[in-house]
Amino acid sequence: MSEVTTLRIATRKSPLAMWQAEHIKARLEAMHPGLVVELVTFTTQGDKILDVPLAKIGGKGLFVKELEAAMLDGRADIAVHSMKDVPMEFPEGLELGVICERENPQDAFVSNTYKSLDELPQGAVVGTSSLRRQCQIQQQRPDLVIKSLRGNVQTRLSKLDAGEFDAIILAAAGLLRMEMQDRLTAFIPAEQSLPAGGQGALGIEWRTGDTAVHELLKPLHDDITASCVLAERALNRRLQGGCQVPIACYAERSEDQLWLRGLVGSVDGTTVLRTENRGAAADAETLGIQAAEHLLEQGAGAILSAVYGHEVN
Ligand SMILES: NCc1[nH]cc(CCC(=O)O)c1CC(=O)O
Repeated sequence: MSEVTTLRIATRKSPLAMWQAEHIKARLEAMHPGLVVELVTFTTQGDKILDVPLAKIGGKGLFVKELEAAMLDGRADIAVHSMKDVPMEFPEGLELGVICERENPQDAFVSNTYKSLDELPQGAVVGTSSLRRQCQIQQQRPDLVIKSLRGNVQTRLSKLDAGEFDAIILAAAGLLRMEMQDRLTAFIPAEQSLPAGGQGALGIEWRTGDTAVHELLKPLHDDITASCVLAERALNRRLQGGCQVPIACYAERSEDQLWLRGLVGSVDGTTVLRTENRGAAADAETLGIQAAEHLLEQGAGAILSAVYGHEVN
């Protein structure tokens, strides 16, 4: 095995992205004495365009393009991603095959006044820029007013604190990773807000064929999380979805069995299609595709076409 002495991680500058890169750096350095891991920071398109809902700027890949360019031309060796933000296809020359153990995958309810979604008064204002969260909240509480909320986790919390919203919804994983659990008012159960595919899991991308780097990363791989995320991403891919569409999916694994739940809904929550599928973890990808097919049979294509502006079948 060729010796790698320095490994460079390409990362965005947001506090969560930095935390995630630092976390992987610490784990790699602990596992491989003598290895030096450096962070190379970037401001991506997604970080620059803050005033437009993500769904309108074609969210997919907006946060990863610059990082991928840096890996391809050798300015960096790996990138650490939140799996829910990672596009389905990788550019020629890059691959992702290491998925780390999942943090809590649930959505979090955050409010300075109310204890839970159910406690919100009629007409309360909830901040989220996720169509998936909007759809599920509106189905249960059509009276709530959803207002767009962009920016990194700290920005979103400061907008809540400034009184712009009665409550906001965030991924629990982001708050937990940054040790802001005191801001987490309540976990929202999957029955109330099914998470996005990949939520709470980190993945690592590197140059195809860079076997020395891959060897260093391998011990970080978690097979249980990987099988769950594989099923979720297969569902998303079949529905041509990314993070910024009203699609939710969440797989849980017990022994060698997967239980996958999926959902597609209209943004206003008036139509919400659900499915679930169970089977062997070894068939994760098939389970995801079958669940997607089942949603399409129920009419998911028409809902998604309206969001994407092109046909899904
Ligand atoms: N879309 C942004 C994003 N990407 C990953 C996380 C949280 C961490 C994770 O899911 O791994 C967040 C923040 C949020 O949705 O509140």
